Amino acid sequence: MAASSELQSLDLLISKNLSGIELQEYNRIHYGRTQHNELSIKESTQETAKENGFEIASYDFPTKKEETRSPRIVRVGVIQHSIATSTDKPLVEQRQGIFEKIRKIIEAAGEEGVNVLCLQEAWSMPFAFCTREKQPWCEFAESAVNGPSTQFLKDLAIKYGMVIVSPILERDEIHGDTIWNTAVVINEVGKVIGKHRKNHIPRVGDFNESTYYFEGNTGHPVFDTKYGKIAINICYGRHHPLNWLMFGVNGAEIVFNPSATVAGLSEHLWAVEARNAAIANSYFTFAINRVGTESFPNEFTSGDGKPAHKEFGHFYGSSYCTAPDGARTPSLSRVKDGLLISQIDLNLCRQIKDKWGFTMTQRLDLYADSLNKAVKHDFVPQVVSNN
Ligand SMILES: NC(=O)NCCC(=O)O
Repeated sequence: MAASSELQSLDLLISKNLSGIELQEYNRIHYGRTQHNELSIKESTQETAKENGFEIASYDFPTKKEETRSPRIVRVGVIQHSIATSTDKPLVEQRQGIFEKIRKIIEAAGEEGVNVLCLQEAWSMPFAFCTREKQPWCEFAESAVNGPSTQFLKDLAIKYGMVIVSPILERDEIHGDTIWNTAVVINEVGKVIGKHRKNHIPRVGDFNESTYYFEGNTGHPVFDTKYGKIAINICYGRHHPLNWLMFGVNGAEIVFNPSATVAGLSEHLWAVEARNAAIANSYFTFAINRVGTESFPNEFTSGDGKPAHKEFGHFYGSSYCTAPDGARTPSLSRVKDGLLISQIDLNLCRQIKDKWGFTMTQRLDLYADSLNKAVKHDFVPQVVSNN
């Protein structure tokens, strides 16, 4: 058996080892459909992917035609990637290296007609928060409006008429140079239409992010774009069902989950959480994780008894998409950069709401009332005594 950082993907393992009716049954039960409905990818794009060492996969989610509404077909892309240079290189060189590798993948997305694209959490830097060092890592923080990442992506958004979601380390110069973990939404004409700041900050393992930024102050915004109502639940927020819920309450049709998480910690949760959110909230979800093992110049510890180390662990990629009916794509690779494209019809969100009635039956009033009580300092849990 391959070691954790070598196994390509669970999906590949299954498809290689099952066949015929067994594979069909596996697909039906696990993925929610017997076929993956792969879409063809232009030869030139496949060539680009091969030359630049990234995977590309594209899937369709065929949806029933309605009598009174036209289909709202959208191509959604997500990118997972490793860093481009070692973390002891000058910071600008590190960032530029990432820009150059990402440019190729975004161009491939553009060539394949992607309308909305989301990158991984803190995509333009190594995930250095494990170190707890302020220098040089805080210097990666940049303006959401006109920092280097936004400037770089604006041009590509305009070139391909694409909405791009760019999760970065944000520097808010107006409010005391504070730092945030932020997703910036750039529209198809290159305008920043808004941003969302990560609501839930991890305090687990080497994820020492609370040294750098606080819980976000932007609520649960849904961005009404040309290609649908989109929202972003950044990484650790995926463990919080109410965080997912609120994006749904605000009308999201697509929720991205740009992440950075490692094999030892969360891999057994990965396929569950974003998928469950799609089902519970009748919207599409896209879970995106970075790839590779990042090593830092100085040793660090995280108060968990592990010896001092320089490596974060294996970021296992495995980005995937789930539809509101719970059907999902196979994952991208655990070890390779990749572009995942899903062709979706946003009408499916309402079709599933009508079928299952999850939004109609969710009893927000009941929970609002109970939660209101639970947050009071003199709250008494509703427990019925056995005596
Ligand atoms: N980036 C981040 O929030 N990671 C936390 C670990 C996890 O949620 O799996």
